[in-house]
Amino acid sequence: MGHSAAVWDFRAATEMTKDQNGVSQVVLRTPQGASARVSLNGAQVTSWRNEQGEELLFTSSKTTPKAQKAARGGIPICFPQFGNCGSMELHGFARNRMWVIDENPPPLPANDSSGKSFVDLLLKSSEEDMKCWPHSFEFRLRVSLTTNGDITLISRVRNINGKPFSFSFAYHTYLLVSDISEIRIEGLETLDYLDNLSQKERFTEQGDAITFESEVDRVYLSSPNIIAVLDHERKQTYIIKKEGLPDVAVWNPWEKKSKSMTDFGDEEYKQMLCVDAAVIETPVNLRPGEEWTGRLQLSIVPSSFCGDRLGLDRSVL
Ligand SMILES: O=P(O)(O)OC[C@H]1O[C@H](O)[C@H](O)[C@@H](O)[C@@H]1O
Repeated sequence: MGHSAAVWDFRAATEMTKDQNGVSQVVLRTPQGASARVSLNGAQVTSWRNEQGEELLFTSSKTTPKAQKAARGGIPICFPQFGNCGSMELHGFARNRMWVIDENPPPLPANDSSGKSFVDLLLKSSEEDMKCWPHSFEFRLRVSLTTNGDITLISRVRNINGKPFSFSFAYHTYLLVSDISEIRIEGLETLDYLDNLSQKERFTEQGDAITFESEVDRVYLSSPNIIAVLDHERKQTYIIKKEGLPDVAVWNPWEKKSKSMTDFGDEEYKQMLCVDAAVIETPVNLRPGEEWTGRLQLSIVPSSFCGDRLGLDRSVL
């Protein structure tokens, strides 16, 4: 018999520690042994493990995370800009800032608050950031683990400015895979995408599931709210469910680019794939007092039953 939410103290399953660089991090655990780590540096999820203790997110062995520099791996938050689509530093400043624990977050819908181990983090506009992005905001992130080990990230961005502002956003999710050439993404076929390797030119994906045999850096547009990443060798499938996040960025640097990145091993591209739930093509526009919510849920299931599950879930989402 498993533990029920009624007898499991979820708050007690949330522990504050320091990582090897002395940065505070929050460890979330489920009664069955799944866990996640969230660094206050960038509010970055740096680890997500299943009930067997196996890591499910990629982190480079060469990364040296420090203040003002996100780790190469996990789930960095790209805000208020994705990539280089504006004038800011690549992927915006949020991933490079120290966030604080949000002791008193405004309530979330019941579905997002019960029966889970979770943490709430907060980033507010600083004077320094106002110089490059002159807008007052509050960014609240809840990271939670459900009893069955799914990880959920809920971002809420509120405009506390007198004027409207717009932003792009991504959960830059580094999935850990057995071998990139064995990976298939389902859910993006037939969609239009912008190709960052061809000056953001627009193409249409042809027919089949997406596979990998060279560098890929694309933004798929207006995608379904459920995507599957099938790892043939591990016989496991990541299910990515998203809300408020119409686009999906897909990135693998492949051999040549890997060699040019100082915080990434030459061969590590074989073990990772970024599949980012995002808002990129049409930025979010918030009027004063308005709030935007973007929700990501990651699960891992045996590949054998994912086809049916996908079909089912797609019809409800
Ligand atoms: O090196 P980073 O700033 O973490 O960005 C890593 C990658 O992120 C995204 O996927 C972009 O589309 C890529 O162009 C970029 O190279």
